[in-house]
Amino acid sequence: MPTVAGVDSSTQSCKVVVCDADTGEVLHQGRATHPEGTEVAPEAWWRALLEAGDGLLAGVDAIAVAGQQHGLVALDDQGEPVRDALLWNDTRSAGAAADLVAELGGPERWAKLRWMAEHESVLADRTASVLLPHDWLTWRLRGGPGSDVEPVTDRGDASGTGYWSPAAGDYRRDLLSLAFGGRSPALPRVLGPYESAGRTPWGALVAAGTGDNMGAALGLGIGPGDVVVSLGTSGTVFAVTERPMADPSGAVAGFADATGRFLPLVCTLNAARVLSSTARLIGTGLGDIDLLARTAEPGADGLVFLPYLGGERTPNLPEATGSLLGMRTDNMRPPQLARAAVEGMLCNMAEALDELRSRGVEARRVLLIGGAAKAPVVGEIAAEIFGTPVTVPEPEEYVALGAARQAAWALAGTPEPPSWPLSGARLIPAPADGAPGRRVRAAYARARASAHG
Ligand SMILES: Nc1ncnc2c1ncn2[C@@H]1O[C@H](COP(=O)(O)OP(=O)(O)O)[C@@H](O)[C@H]1O
Ligand SMILES: O=C(CO)[C@@H](O)[C@H](O)COP(=O)(O)O
Repeated sequence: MPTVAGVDSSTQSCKVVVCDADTGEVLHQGRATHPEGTEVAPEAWWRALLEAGDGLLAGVDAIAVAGQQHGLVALDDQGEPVRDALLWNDTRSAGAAADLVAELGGPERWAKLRWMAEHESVLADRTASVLLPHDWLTWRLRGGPGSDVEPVTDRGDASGTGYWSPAAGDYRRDLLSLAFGGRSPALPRVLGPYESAGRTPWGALVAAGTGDNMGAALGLGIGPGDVVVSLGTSGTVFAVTERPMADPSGAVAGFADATGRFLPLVCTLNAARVLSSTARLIGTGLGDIDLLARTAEPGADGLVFLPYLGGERTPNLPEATGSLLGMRTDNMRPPQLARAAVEGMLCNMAEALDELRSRGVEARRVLLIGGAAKAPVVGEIAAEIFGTPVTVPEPEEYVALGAARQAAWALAGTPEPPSWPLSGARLIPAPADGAPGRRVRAAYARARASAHG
């Protein structure tokens, strides 16, 4: 039986799954944490991958890495990082993003290069090549610095750079050079969906890998009418479409997916950590957030939590902080606070879902995944606030599963990925009376307008 490994190198941790290549059955899993912060030494991701995959990777026939998107890995001419990687949630480049919008008429993701060119020009001069986190790990798996292997990427993760066009299927080196002060670093070759990147030193085939959201889409096997709401460190809402989407407002990123199609996506900076920070504030565990939130009524007796704890990307409020509004002596209690945190996180996601829908993406089925979806109450409140039925697939590492499925696809070399059935799912109907959910959203919108205009 051939086996394949999928790696999810995400913001907070690295997860590894080993699957039966034919059926997708998960045979083994491992996990290791990443350092905190919005700058990370790429070597820390490698150490976490080795720890999470300890004893699991040696025998697999193929492997692929899905990674957090948009991280800037700048390498010198020896292949060594010139600085720690700047991550997707580092808001220092917000000013650079605004400048690029003004210069180019469209918001884009390559602002980290501009930030580096302006603030660290000596390091920018030393930068010979630029990779994304998953590209760097894929390269490392094949030998990395000191070897003669060529770095590669895939169209999904490349589409999050801003200098690779999903519509044209090619790099925009003019935009790269414009963002990077006229410099033109080398870029990884973009592989096709089931193309092989080469082999590990121990002989496993290495697939192209992809961005974590593209990985989740492949792991879930979503189709037309499906919209995924992922509640990890980031909150993302995305769908797979046959045609590329371009949104000049910048709210919806017109990414490519890992199968040759497209992945319009809205990203927020604040999801699962809203709940873990609230648990810390109350002085309780994550499990208690679930119990507490259940004991409060919809609307948390008037308490409204604006969840912009890490600044925010959608809505575009990079300097924002979180706020708690509507506090009174009778609602300053743990159940109301827990409920307001869950509602605030989900109202932010509901606004992201609206952004996608307003551009013609149909949401016949909403699937809820990511760390915070493990709390059962989150699915129930999501159905209220989204006003739609919500499907919560059995908790699995869908990003890592998607990477494993890509590895199985590259191993098979067939035009379509192997069909891996989705394990069970909980279907939560929309409540018969939608009024409470609508009231929660209206109170949230009023609070946002009063705090942020
Ligand atoms: N049962 C739970 N209830 C609520 N949040 C949870 C639960 N289990 C894990 N989480 C949260 O999920 C987050 C990790 O989710 P994950 O999707 O793995 O994130 P990432 O992919 O960004 O690293 C952590 O912030 C953790 O606190
Ligand atoms: O920036 C984006 C998507 O555009 C984020 O979704 C990152 O890809 C990080 O994902 P998680 O680690 O939170 O899953």
